[in-house]
Amino acid sequence: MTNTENQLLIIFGASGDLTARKLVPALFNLYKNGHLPENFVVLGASRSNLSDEDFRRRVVLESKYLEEEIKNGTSKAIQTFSGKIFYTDLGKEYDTDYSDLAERISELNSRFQTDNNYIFYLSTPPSLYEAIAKNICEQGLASEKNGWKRLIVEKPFGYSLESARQLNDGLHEYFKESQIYRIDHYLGKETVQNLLVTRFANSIFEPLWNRNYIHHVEITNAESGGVEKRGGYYDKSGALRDMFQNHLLQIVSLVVMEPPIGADAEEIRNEKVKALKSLRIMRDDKTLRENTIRAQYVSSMIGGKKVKGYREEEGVDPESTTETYAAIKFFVDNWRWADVPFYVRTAKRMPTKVTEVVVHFKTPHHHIFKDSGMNGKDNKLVIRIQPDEGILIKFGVKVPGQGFKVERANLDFYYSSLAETRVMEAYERLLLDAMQGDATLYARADEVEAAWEFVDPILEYWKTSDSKVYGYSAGVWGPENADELIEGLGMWRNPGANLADNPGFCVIC
Ligand SMILES: NC(=O)C1=CN([C@@H]2O[C@H](COP(=O)(O)OP(=O)(O)OC[C@H]3O[C@@H](n4cnc5c(N)ncnc54)[C@H](OP(=O)(O)O)[C@@H]3O)[C@@H](O)[C@H]2O)C=CC1
Ligand SMILES: O=C1O[C@H](COP(=O)(O)O)[C@@H](O)[C@H](O)[C@H]1O
Repeated sequence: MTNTENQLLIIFGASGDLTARKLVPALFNLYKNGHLPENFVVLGASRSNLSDEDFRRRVVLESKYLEEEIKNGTSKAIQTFSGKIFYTDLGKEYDTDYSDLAERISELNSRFQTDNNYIFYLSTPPSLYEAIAKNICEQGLASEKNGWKRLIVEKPFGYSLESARQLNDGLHEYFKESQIYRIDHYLGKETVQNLLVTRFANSIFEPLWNRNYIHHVEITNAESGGVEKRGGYYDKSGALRDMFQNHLLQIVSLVVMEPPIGADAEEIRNEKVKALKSLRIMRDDKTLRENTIRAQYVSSMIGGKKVKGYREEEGVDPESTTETYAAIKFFVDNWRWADVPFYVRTAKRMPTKVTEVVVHFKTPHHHIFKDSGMNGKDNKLVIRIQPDEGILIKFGVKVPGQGFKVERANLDFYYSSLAETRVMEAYERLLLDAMQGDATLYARADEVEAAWEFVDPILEYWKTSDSKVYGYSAGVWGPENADELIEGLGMWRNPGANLADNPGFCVIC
């Protein structure tokens, strides 16, 4: 059962990786679980010369990303679903006259009664987004006189503050802000959304959620994989643009924000923007040198097997200085967070894949059990975003017996222990929200710009010779000097041992 209105989804760049790997499997799951409206059609559009049948084979019937589904006996569902998929060839360029496309849309709209409700999904290189929006608009396809029209925009949303502003301005020429859905797949993750619930649906955390009780906040996003087949894209991007500017600052905004007055899209996003605007922007070289670290993984041996260094990856410049590791320390200039340091790091080729937020609480104001074995800084709240999604609270308990010996104990909640509710994959959740016109989990223009405002000076500083690029062996927790960033507070919380046989650390340039 669904309350989603009939609609037609048009994907630009449909011959690409994202469509086959994420979008179509997400749509299939929505279909299988009864979330698609009765009348729903997908029209793939790109330059490749494919027929409807070719496209169906590629993204559904012979797709390796639906292999399991096909094997598991859902083939009837697959066949029916594939009947909803169509393709149109745009010709040689995306910046062209879309009258043929408009005709195909109109024909499918009449045939399947999709009520003139259209979602346009931009899944091409971002340099084409504005031209595609313009050409859609020129055919009158952005007009909401008859049926609603929405535009989903894939990341990256700009490469800098200036380019993000240009892109926002460009898209606003053709679509209203309320029609634009900027995707950030981390917002589609249940555990990221759960940050809002943990904070604002409970009364036990929020009274402590401030500078009076919190000592520092640590956020880690580690991936065990390297750049895989995306070396060409990644080399022009780097960890700061690829993960920090968007996904991690979104998480930061949810940790930092004030309670919204309600749970609707504008109320939540207004608070997130305020949170992002309160991040203290680092402007001078000394501050940037002392509070930012970038590094690149170098070749190592793990279990006797050679793992490639970043510069040896396909599509990467052999002399590249692009960072695959970024660690940033910063402060939030507002009443709640004054003087509380935030430590955020993201990297590829770490020992394990993990994303977590760790809130470190302060020592009790008057610590009467000082000699008891607890150092007083052991109260932690760990929000595990992935894997083992859940929440861990670390606290002290008395060791039975005479005296007051204190031992560390855990209260540990695992999402997997909840009822059999199926957890939607991020793209499923986000697509369904856009289909229903809910933009809460999409980034607004001012949010994206506020995030770039914080990141831009770091990127500018990293272009200078004052900024070093360090090297870390693939399979270790980043460069050794990243520990200096968090010095005085112990180490980063590294959930897992280093993997490299001979962990090494160097200065690349
Ligand atoms: N793949 C992923 O995991 C992720 C992707 N994204 C973003 O989603 C979007 C699509 O990603 P993905 O599918 O991987 O990208 P692809 O490189 O696979 O490109 C998608 C399609 O765009 C067209 N295209 C590619 N390069 C050009 C070019 N230089 N000029 C014109 N058209 C081109 C091609 O179609 P044709 O030649 O047939 O027109 C291609 O099939 C990108 O913006 C990417 O940053 C975001 C997060 C993750
Ligand atoms: O957006 C991106 O995210 C992935 C990591 O996503 P996750 O859901 O697996 O944590 C990252 O590998 C990729 O480089 C980046 O573009």
